[in-house]
Amino acid sequence: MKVTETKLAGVVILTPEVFGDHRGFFMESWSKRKMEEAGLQYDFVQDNHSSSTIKGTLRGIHFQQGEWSQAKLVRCTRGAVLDVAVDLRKNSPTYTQWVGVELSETNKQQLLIPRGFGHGFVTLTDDVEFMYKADNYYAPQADGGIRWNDPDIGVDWGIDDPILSDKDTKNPFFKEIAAVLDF
Ligand SMILES: Cc1cn([C@H]2C[C@H](O)[C@@H](COP(=O)(O)OP(=O)(O)O[C@H]3O[C@@H](C)C(=O)[C@@H](O)[C@H]3O)O2)c(=O)[nH]c1=O
Repeated sequence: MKVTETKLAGVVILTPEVFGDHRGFFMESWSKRKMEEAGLQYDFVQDNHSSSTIKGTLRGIHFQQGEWSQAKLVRCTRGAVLDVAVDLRKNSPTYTQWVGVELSETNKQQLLIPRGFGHGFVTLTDDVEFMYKADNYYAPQADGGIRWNDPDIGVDWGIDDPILSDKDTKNPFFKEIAAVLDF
């Protein structure tokens, strides 16, 4: 497993070793031991799986607040996405900065996003399957979001009119909630 740093401390790209043969391929999609050998200590408790039918579907920018904050290990098992992490850690030198990484069934890369980040993705193909681990359980009362096209965050999604959930069309803008975010 190769670990590649990004400009946001703690956000890393994991590239697994893939064993291909005449049948297809095999890879370890998650190894607690290999992660720990790489200095990445996470205790994941929930696996999630979503499907997005149409290219240009955007889910984000999401987080869970406070004690319900979640680290996530995310991957795309069908199609391709642009996956985005936004640094919401108030004391971070990269506070409000974002990184975007293409994850696909072809590159098989995973993005590790620690607690204290907003997360979202836009699908680059039809029929996307997206799977991820989280180190804290879903807590609807702590569910939060930032408007996908927030001008103060400025994520370049590469698309102007994504397909969104009703909830994501109404997420607050960053400046409305920045003071009360407690990461
Ligand atoms: C996230 C989540 C949702 N749900 C339910 C709530 C709702 O009825 C339905 C769909 O939820 P959402 O619309 O929030 O799903 P979605 O927009 O896919 O939300 C996800 O987006 C990505 C970007 C993330 O980072 C995730 O943490 C999560 O926020 O699933 C759970 O039961 N458990 C969960 O962990």
